[in-house]
Amino acid sequence: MDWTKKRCVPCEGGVPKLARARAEELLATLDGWDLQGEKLHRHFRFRDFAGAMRFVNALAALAEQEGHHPDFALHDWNLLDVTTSTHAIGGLSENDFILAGKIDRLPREAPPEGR
Ligand SMILES: C[C@H](O)[C@H](O)[C@H]1CNC2=NC(N)=NC(=O)C2=N1
Repeated sequence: MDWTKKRCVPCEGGVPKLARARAEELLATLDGWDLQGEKLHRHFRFRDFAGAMRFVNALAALAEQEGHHPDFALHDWNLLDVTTSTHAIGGLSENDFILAGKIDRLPREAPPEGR
């Protein structure tokens, strides 16, 4: 599945959330994400705080473009946890997989090997 060819659609509720089995199927199309309840989650480590912040700013621009917004926590100066779910339906929708797939392609300044 090439999520970069899709766009998030405005979601104000009224659509069913993805069933767990379907979410697990779609999870296999992503890189490094896991399911936490009805949310997608991925952990990132960066070379330094500045690199983490550049990624967070790129993440924010992507979310604005897609009109679909993740939750994130930057902690311990270079660690970032990103989660996404579709708040309007209280669970996962295809929007979350599109966003996650596009997040996977954002440039990342990873730490030197072994750190
Ligand atoms: C109209 C627009 O699609 C909605 O307000 C969007 C905005 N961003 C959103 N982001 C997320 N994660 N869930 C939503 O339900 C959501 N709704």
